[in-house]
Amino acid sequence: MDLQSIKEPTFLKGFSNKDLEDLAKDIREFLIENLSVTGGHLGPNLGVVELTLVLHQLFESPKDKFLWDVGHQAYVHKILTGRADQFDQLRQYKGLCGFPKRSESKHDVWETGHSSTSLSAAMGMALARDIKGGSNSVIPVIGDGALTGGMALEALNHIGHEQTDVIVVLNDNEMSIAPNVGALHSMLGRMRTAGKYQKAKDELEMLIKKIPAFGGRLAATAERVKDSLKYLLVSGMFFEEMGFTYLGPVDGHDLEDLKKNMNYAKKTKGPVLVHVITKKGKGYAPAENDAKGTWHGLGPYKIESGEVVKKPGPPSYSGVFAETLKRIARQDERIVAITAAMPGGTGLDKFAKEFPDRMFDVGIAEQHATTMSAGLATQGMKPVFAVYSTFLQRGYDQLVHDVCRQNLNVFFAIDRAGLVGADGETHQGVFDISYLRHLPNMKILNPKDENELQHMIYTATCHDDGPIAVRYPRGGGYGIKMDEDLKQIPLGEWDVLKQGSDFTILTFGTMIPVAMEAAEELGKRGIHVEVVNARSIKPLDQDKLVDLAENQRPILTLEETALLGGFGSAVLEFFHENHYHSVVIERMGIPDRYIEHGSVPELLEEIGLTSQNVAAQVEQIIPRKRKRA
Ligand SMILES: Cc1ncc(C[n+]2csc(CCOP(=O)(O)OP(=O)(O)O)c2C)c(N)n1
Ligand SMILES: CC(=O)[C@@H](O)[C@H](O)COP(=O)(O)O
Ligand SMILES: [Mg+2]
Repeated sequence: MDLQSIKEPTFLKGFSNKDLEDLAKDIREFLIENLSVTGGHLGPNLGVVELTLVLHQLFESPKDKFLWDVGHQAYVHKILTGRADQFDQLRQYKGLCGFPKRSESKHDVWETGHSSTSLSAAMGMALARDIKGGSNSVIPVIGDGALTGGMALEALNHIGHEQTDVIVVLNDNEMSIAPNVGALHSMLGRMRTAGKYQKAKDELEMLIKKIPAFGGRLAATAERVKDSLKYLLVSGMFFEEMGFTYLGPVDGHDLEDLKKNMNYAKKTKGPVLVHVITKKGKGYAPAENDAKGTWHGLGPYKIESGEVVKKPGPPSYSGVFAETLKRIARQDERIVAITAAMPGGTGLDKFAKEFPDRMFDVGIAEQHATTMSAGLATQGMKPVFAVYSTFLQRGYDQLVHDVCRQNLNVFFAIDRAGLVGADGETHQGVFDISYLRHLPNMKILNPKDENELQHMIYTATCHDDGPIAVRYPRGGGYGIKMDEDLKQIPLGEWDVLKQGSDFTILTFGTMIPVAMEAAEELGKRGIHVEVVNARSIKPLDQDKLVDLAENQRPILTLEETALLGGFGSAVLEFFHENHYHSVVIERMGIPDRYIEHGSVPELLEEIGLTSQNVAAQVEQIIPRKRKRA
């Protein structure tokens, strides 16, 4: 079938199972072909082809509302809702978003990217429906990994309590990005193997109906038998106990089984949970046999061999973090590493190979990870929570209430700090300075390159005066020589990279090359610019700032982070609090809006964080300075 001819999913109503099987084949081929060029989340989407087809055949989107948890598995949904022709631009600048996007389609009723939000949003939509007297179905599709996220359990608890009509589809493929973890995962495993509780329950009810009732006694006995059958067949019927009708396990690649159970769910009053068993990567051997999570989300690959097209380059910041932490942990037994379901992305899978008893993957549970780290610190351990900047947002109150307020020695290794590119607005790591800087006791460091990173990691593990965060970007460093010996980087001390008597740029991390290039260009125009590596975000280098103010030096702060509450704000606050009201200072950074997907260079260009713009900004400021002089 020509997938690009699809405009709306209504065509599915007339499809037989054979038609659906043929279409599933076409969709898989389309995904494998297209993503071999663009990259993307291939494994999750290959696993939900039949499920998505059945949902769109049996229900009527957007009247019936599909919510895709995390949303990385919504490509099939996007194909069936008229967007196949945009897949050549998947996750590219101004192209198709890799997650549901309400501005893209009326069928994308809920935007995701961060895990475990679908059940709460679904409950909100269902309550609104009930208040307005509607009758549509609300169907969140949540993975077994996303179910380990605390807010999913909060929502289950509330939905079960209210007995609201919600059809939760649990897409259980036993994988998070890496193999899934946790007691819930083990319980689901028991459910997967427990066989057809539903079938047995139906047959028992049929039997009861056939025997003329001897008063209520038989029915009551039968009810007890049914309940004991329930416990017998499916250990811990967690969902039933939570007030849901549990249907499953359902073969998520068997159209008939899917249809039977989804139709049953449609007719069932109250909350229903359909436990669907799928295979992540289904239909493409390299992705099906993916034990590590390589095919969860990846760049371009060679279809025939399954070989991922690796761009040669310097070691990743995540790799330098992991290697340095291993080196330190060999000498320092206090070190315990924690990840929230991102062992591969953070590099902690490498740490765990050498220290299996000192690395904990808590599942998608950043709140728990943060407070567990605080608990570890109270006992003299040195917890290192490696977490993406954007995902640490989940642990904000735990940062405030448990870690910083008690001034506990937790080291936050903040990966993917700054723009991440293709994952777009839900994943840009641009808010962590704003959400950390105002917390008393928190310290924040940002290296200029991979060599300074290793020293900052060492500094953070030695720091024993409360919480400390070291933030570093996604991807590779510069391939520079790494110092043999590790040393501590003094907090509150900046590093002058380039002298200059006319102007000062205060910057850090990924913006340093941009500043240096601008300074070089300005030098040719007779403007001598000092470039400072402001690598200690908190505390600031107050001596340097006083010196700049006392000498009336015009300043530009430059950061790949949100301007509001960012590094530049900190410098402004310092001058204001110390009554330096005549300093000429401008800030450049991420403006007050969400930055969508695209390559990082394209996004920097769009925002104006380029050496040309920096030079132009400096030239605009200089005359103001002269006027004031
Ligand atoms: C709050 C949060 N933490 C971490 C992630 C990173 N992440 C993206 S997908 C994923 C695994 C999701 O597993 P599951 O829900 O089972 O979906 P599957 O990929 O198996 O279909 C994780 C941990 C995230 N998106 N959001
Ligand atoms: C969907 C999701 O949240 C993760 O798969 C994320 O896309 C991983 O990001 P990296 O590719 O930067 O590890
Ligand atoms: Mg999964």
